Amino acid sequence: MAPVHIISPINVGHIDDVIELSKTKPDTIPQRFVRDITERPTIATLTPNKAPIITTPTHNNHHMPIIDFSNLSKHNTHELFLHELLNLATACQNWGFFQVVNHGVDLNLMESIEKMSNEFFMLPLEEKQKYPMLPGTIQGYGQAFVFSEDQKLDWCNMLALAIEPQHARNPNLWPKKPEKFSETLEEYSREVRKLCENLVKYIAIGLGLKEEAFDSMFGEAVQAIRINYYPACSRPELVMGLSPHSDGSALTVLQQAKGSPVGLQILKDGIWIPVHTLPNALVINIGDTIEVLTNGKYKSVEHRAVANENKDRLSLVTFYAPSYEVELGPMPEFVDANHPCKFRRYNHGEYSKHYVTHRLQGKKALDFAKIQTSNAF
Ligand SMILES: COC(=O)C(/C=C/C1=C(C)CCCC1(C)C)=C/O[C@H]1C=C(C)C(=O)O1
Ligand SMILES: O=C(O)CCC(=O)C(=O)O
Ligand SMILES: [Fe+2]
Repeated sequence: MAPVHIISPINVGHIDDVIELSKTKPDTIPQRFVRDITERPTIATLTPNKAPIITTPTHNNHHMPIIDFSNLSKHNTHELFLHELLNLATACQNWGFFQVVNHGVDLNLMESIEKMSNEFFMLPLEEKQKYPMLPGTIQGYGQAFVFSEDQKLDWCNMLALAIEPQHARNPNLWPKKPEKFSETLEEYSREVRKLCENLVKYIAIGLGLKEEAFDSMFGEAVQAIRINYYPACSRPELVMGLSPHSDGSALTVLQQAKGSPVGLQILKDGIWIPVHTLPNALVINIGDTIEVLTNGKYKSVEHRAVANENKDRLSLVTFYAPSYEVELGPMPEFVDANHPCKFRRYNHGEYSKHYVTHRLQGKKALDFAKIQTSNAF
C-alpha cells in the first residue's frame, strides 16, 4: 500500500493554536478544550466493575522498570546479558513501558534536537504556519486526529513528520528554521532507528524467538516523529494534553525534554501512573503491532499526557512500525489451545490508515484487528 496521505473535505471548525492561547494566560479556557467531567485528568478511568479512581500525586509509588542497554551489548558477560534480557522481557510483559539508559543515542544529539525543537515552537505563529497540518492530514505543524467541529481539542501543538521510507516524506513540511533543524533531525532519527532495530532484536530473543524474527517481518520499517509541545495551562485540571491512546506502531521511543514537568501518564491496573523524567533516559513502549504479533502476550498500554499549570513541556516521539506492505497477524508461537487467536490478519498500511483517520480513543483503534468472540478475552 502507498504511504498514508489523507485529504478529505472535513469540517473541523476553528482550531486555536494553544501556544498563542497560553501566552494570553486566559482566566477562562475556551470550551473546545474543556473536557467533560468524566474525561478530566483528575479521574483515572471508569474500569468495568471498578469505581473511578482519583489520580493523585501519591499514586507514584509504582516505578516503571529501567533497562541498562549497555548490559545487552555483546561485550558483556553472558550472565549480565541474561539478567538484563529477563528484565526487558518482564518489563514488556508487566508494564508495556520501560525507560532505557545507556541506549547509545548520542546525548549531545538529544540535547541539540531538543533545543532546536524548543526554538521551532517559539517561532512566530506565521513562521510555523508555513508547515500546516491540514485537516485530515498527519504531517506538519498543528493538531492531529481532529475530525469534527464538536470534537474536544488537546492542549498541545505538534510537529509530525514521516522519516522513513524517504518517499513518505513531504519535504515542504520540514522546517527551514531554526537553521540545521532538518539535518539534526535526520541524524537523530538515524540513531533512534538503530536503537529500535536493536530493541526489536532483544525483545524477540526475550520471547524465545530468533533475533531477526520481527525485523525480517517488518520489511523496510516505517519511522515517523511527532514533537509535542504542551504549553502551561492556567486550568490544567480541565484540559487534556494528549488524549488517552495506545500507539499504532511496533515500538515507540519517547524523549522527555530536560527540565520538563512530569506529564506522561500510563494506565496500569486502572490507575493513571505518572512517568518521571530520568536524565538522559528514553521511554520505550510497546505498540499495537507487537501486541498483535504476540497475540496479546505483550500489550500496547494506554497512555496520555496532562498539562501543567506553570511550565511548558516538550516531548519527542519516534514511531517505529512495519512497512505498509506487510501482512500481520498473531505469530503461531503465541497461539494454542490456552491462547486462542485474538487478532485477524491484516495489512499494516490498512491499519495505519485506520489509525490516522480516527480520533485517539484509548485502545479503540485495535478493534480493527480484534476477533470479536465472546470468549476470546
Ligand atoms: C500525528 O501523527 C501521529 O501521531 C502518528 C503518525 C505517524 C505517521 C506519520 C507522521 C507519517 C507517516 C505515517 C505514520 C502513520 C507512521 C502516529 O504514528 C503511529 C500510528 C501508526 C499506525 C504508526 O505506525 O505509528
Ligand atoms: O508527550 C508525551 O509524553 C506522550 C506523547 C505520546 O504518547 C505520543 O505522542 O504518542
Ligand atoms: Fe503515544
